Order: sequence, then C-alpha cells, then structure tokens
Amino acid sequence: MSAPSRIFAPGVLEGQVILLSGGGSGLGRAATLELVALGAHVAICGRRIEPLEETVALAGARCSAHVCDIREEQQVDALVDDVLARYGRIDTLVNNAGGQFLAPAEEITPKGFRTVTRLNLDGTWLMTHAVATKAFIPAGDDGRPRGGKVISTTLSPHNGLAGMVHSSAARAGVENMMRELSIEWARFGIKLNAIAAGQFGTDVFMTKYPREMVAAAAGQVPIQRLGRPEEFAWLVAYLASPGGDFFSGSVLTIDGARDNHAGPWPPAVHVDDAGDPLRESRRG
Ligand SMILES: CCCCCCC/C=C/C(=O)SCCNC(=O)CCNC(=O)[C@H](O)C(C)(C)COP(=O)(O)OP(=O)(O)OC[C@H]1O[C@@H](n2cnc3c(N)ncnc32)[C@H](O)[C@@H]1OP(=O)(O)O
Ligand SMILES: NC(=O)C1=CN([C@@H]2O[C@H](COP(=O)(O)OP(=O)(O)OC[C@H]3O[C@@H](n4cnc5c(N)ncnc54)[C@H](OP(=O)(O)O)[C@@H]3O)[C@@H](O)[C@H]2O)C=CC1
Repeated sequence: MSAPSRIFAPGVLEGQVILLSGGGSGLGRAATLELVALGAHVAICGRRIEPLEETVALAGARCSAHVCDIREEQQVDALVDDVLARYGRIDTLVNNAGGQFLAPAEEITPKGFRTVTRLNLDGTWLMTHAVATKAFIPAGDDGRPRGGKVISTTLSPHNGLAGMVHSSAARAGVENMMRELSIEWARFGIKLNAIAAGQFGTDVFMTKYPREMVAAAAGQVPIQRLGRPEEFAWLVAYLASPGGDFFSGSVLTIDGARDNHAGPWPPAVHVDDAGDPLRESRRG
C-alpha cells in the first residue's frame, strides 16, 4: 500500500480515475504511488507487464496494470475501452511514457528519428485523442461533455536538446499540442498542460546515458542537484487536484533552473580572486 503523501491532504483525489502511461518505472511509478495515496484509482500502462505488476504490488488494489504500446492505435483504443469498462470513467490522463536515445544528429537514421517521434509525439496524440473522444467529450449524466484533464510530460525542449534532435522536435510538438488543444477543447471542459521536466535521477536516467554525462549532470543545474521522482509526482498530483483546475494550456518547467543556465552561478570564469561574482564598474 502506498505511503501517505508528505504534501497533500489524504483523499484529495478520492473517486478520481487516472490513466497513466509508463507507470512501471521511474517518474511514472512515483506519480502512481502519490496519486493512489491521495485516493485515486490509477490504471497504468506500458509495453512490459513485469514492471507494471511491480508498481501494482507497491500501490495496492486501487492500481491496475494494462499492457499497451502507445504507438499502436488499436492497442490504445483497446486500453481506453478496457479502463472505461473497468472503472466507468476517466478523469485525468497522464502522458508520461516516452524516451529517446542520445546520438549526434547526423548519425540519426530516418528510422531512428521516426522511432522517437512516434513514441513521444504520435503516442501522446493517440492517447490524448482516444481518452478525449471516448471519456471526456461524451455527455455525462447532466447531458454535457464530461470534461477531464490531460497532463503530458516533456523533456524541456526550450533551448534545444543537444544530441536529441528527434526528442527536441517531438517534445516541442507535445507542448504546442497541449497549448492548441487547451483552446479547441475548452468547450468540452478539457484542460491540458505539459510538465517540462529537467533531469531526474531515475534508474533509467542513471544507467542509460554515457557515464561521464550522468556524473556531470547535477553540476550543470543551478540548484546543483538532480530532481527527485517524488518532486515530479507532487506536481502531477497538484495539477490533477482541484488546485490545478484553473491551469490549462500551460507548460510548467520543473528543472532546478537548468533551462535558464547550465551550471552553478557564478561559473569559475566569472569570479574574482576572492571568489566574488565579477561586476562592471559604474561610469563616471
Ligand atoms: C546525462 C544527460 C543526457 C541527457 C538526458 C536528458 C534527461 C533524461 C531524459 C529521459 O528521458 S530519461 C528516461 C529515458 N527513457 C527512455 O528512453 C525509455 C524509452 N526508450 C526506449 O524505449 C528506446 O530508447 C527507444 C529507442 C526510444 C525506443 O525503443 P524501441 O525498442 O522502440 O526501438 P529500437 O528497436 O531499440 O530502435 C529503433 C531504431 O532507433 C534507432 N536507435 C535506437 N537506439 C539507438 C542508438 N543508441 N543510437 C542510434 N540509433 C538508435 C535505430 O534506428 C533503431 O533501428 P535499428 O537500427 O536497430 O533497426
Ligand atoms: N528522468 C529524467 O531525467 C527525465 C525524464 N523525462 C521523461 O519522463 C518520462 C519518464 O521518464 P523516466 O521515468 O526517467 O524513464 P523510464 O524509462 O523509466 O520510463 C519510461 C516508461 O515509459 C514506458 N514506455 C516506453 N515506451 C513505451 C511505449 N511505446 N508504450 C507504452 N509505454 C512505453 C516504459 O515501460 P516499457 O518499457 O515497459 O514500455 C517506462 O515505464 C519519459 O517520457 C522521459 O523521457 C523527461 C525529462 C527528464
């Protein structure tokens, strides 16, 4: 059973049904445990059943595991039908599944580019469209569209992600997809936001990329550490809660200021002999 939340009141998500992709590991697992701890029922999906079942074992009976490759339209349709049959509604979709490989742009083949854009951009679209058309736009008991929330994880693409041109393009696409749909689908009561995540010390982050880059990563964040998965989970929970009800079309960057500046301030070349930040002298 999930441990109680350290931040939010118990029961703040009581009765909500949340569909979350990539719930078998890392940020998705942390978010699932927080959402369940707050009273939500959380259906998680991924390609492999084993990690999903591990999350269910940690979360307890309010969590269910569903195998689905979000790039495959038929699997996505079947997933959303299955979740609706089981719980009768979906209140929030969390598009968390995603990823990429690190490679110089000139070495990325058309297949490699397509693999990453299909996962991050097309997969997010398929999930968002299926949940919207099957669960959010159809009328509820009052004859009006039921509405709902979509929260999509991106890897902040705001300054370009060197070595990840495919993901840079796809994540920027996701952010603008959320912005665009927040306008079009406001009439159905659907609220869509993106979370632009910086660098978080998940198992995959710590093991997938070149060791030297991982070792240097925290030092390139002005706050001088990586994000913790629970910090991502708290933001997801906040947006899903009534506290998030006036957010739509926003991109919330959570990155310890990494987007603004790579490294601590002041950097070594910007200090005087005493270690103080350099400044220009006043004129006159
Ligand atoms: C330390 C700093 C680094 C920056 C970090 C930034 C912050 C962290 C961000 C994170 O997102 S951390 C979490 C990341 N998690 C994941 O990426 C998980 C999901 N990822 C995957 O499943 C794979 O990486 C995938 C490639 C995105 C998809 O896997 P899939 O099984 O669908 O594809 P493959 O069959 O493996 O490959 C298809 C195709 O893609 C090309 N390709 C794949 N890997 C590479 C590579 N390492 N280098 C170059 N090209 C690659 C290639 O064309 C593959 O086709 P074939 O050539 O194999 O036929
Ligand atoms: N960790 C970090 O620093 C950052 C991560 N992010 C993003 O946050 C998300 C989670 O990251 P993190 O937890 O670190 O990474 P993980 O690799 O641990 O999580 C990715 C999850 O997505 C699932 N997944 C991958 N491909 C598919 C697919 N085609 N269909 C369904 N599920 C899929 C994986 O399960 P399975 O393999 O079983 O399908 C896995 O559970 C990702 O989108 C990531 O890119 C963004 C910024 C920073």
